[in-house]
Amino acid sequence: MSGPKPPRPQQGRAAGEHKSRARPTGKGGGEGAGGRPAGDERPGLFARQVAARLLSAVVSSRTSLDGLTDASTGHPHFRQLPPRDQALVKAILTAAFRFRGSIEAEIAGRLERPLPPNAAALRHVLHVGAAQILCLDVPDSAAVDLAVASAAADPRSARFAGLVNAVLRRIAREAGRLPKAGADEAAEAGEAADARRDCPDWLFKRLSEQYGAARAGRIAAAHLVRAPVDLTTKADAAGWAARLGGRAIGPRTVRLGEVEGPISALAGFEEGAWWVQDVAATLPVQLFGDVSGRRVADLCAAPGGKTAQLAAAGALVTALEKSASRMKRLRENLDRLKLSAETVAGDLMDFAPEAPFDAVLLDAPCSSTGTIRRHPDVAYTKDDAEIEKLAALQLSLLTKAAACVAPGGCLVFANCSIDRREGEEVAASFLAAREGFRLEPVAPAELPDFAFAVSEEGFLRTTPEMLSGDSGRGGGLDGFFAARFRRENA
Ligand SMILES: C[S@@+](CC[C@H](N)C(=O)[O-])C[C@H]1O[C@@H](n2cnc3c(N)ncnc32)[C@H](O)[C@@H]1O
Repeated sequence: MSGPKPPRPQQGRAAGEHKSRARPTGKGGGEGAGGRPAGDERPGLFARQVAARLLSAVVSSRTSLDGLTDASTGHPHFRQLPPRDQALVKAILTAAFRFRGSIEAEIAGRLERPLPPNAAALRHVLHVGAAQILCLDVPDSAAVDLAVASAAADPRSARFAGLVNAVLRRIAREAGRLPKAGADEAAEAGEAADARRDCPDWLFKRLSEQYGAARAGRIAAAHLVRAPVDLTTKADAAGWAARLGGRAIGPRTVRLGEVEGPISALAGFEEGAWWVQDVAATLPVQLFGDVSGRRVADLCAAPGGKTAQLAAAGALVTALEKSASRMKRLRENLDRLKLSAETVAGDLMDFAPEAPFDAVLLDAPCSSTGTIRRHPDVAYTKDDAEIEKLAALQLSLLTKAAACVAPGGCLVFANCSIDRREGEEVAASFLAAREGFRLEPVAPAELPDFAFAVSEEGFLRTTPEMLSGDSGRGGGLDGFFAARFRRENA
């Protein structure tokens, strides 16, 4: 990174810089009453401390950021924050993971000697501070001062408060902003030199082996581009696109640019006219063709994007989900959308339907590496071993799902991983082991807007650099895989 730092608009007061909190009473170990950090209570400090703590939980315990920041089941410190600070913490951590390699390089370049391996707490404080300086519209002075205060309040890093001050001030003075202008175009052109730095080695190695180095570079570059908001409409995508100021993609999707404020405030939310779903995630259900009046099982269903698609298309849907909290969300989503499905809370491995289904969808749990644009922490919570485990689980679930398909019926296996081990290889293992099913290849003409995503074998395979650069600000699509099988007639 080089060149002078360009000017940018700054808020008069940083998000999260507001006064409100009572001083915690606990002492020692940097913890206050209720486990909250003790000491300095200046506005915005607790939010930065929570950000550093969550960053630590993702990196050292491989906990997903989504789980840690869930409004009802997330980390207790996160849930203590007011909504504005919660949004700030999410923005800091999204930037910190999306640009983790670049941020590390900026910090390392300003240290006289590398940080010792046991300086994890200090490293997290530096990353949280640098992410604000390099990526967010938080005033540099606030980012630096609050990082210094975070370091000073923690016995593990207190003696390095001066170092935090010096390093972050230099970054604020010298470094260029992230992302670099035109990141979306860079993804399209494969100008991925910096992107390589922000892609962990394990992931880049797998991508290079599976897609070749050039495409791996384009995928890594696409990971640095913020994903747009895609809505799936029940009907009239063109009309909703006009009304919401977006554009229609495919038969049902509206792609929006910048969304100010909560999604729930947009026209059509209350009346249940649409739901949020990446356009790539809408493709597996389209592989069933006309489902009107057919009995369809959605076997890993929550939060229900594909259940909603099937129900909106007139299918008689049975939605199965193992997680009680996620099933609750699915039911709430269907209620809002005024769509109906039979919902079954339970484990697929124990599922014993009274009669087999005309069509079965298995949208299996996976590494989610196709969603790194939206969830950049995924690149740091997954690894080779986890992918192997997930692939084995997917094959078991697929074998069980196959038993729910009626003779002559259709089975679609899908997931949002870009790793072939969880996609093409699971499909091949299934076909090799399970008699009575054949691959029913997808024909490009079936998905006219996405013919480029149909592989030679007839699988659906999207990766995030596809469609990049096609919308003003952040195009692309999530990585997805789907295979369609047909059960032979008995
Ligand atoms: C990729 S998500 C499904 C997304 C969903 N199809 C949609 O479009 O909104 C996978 C889901 O499978 C659920 N799940 C995982 N293992 C399961 C099992 N053995 N039985 C039933 N559901 C399971 C997870 O709780 C998770 O909600």
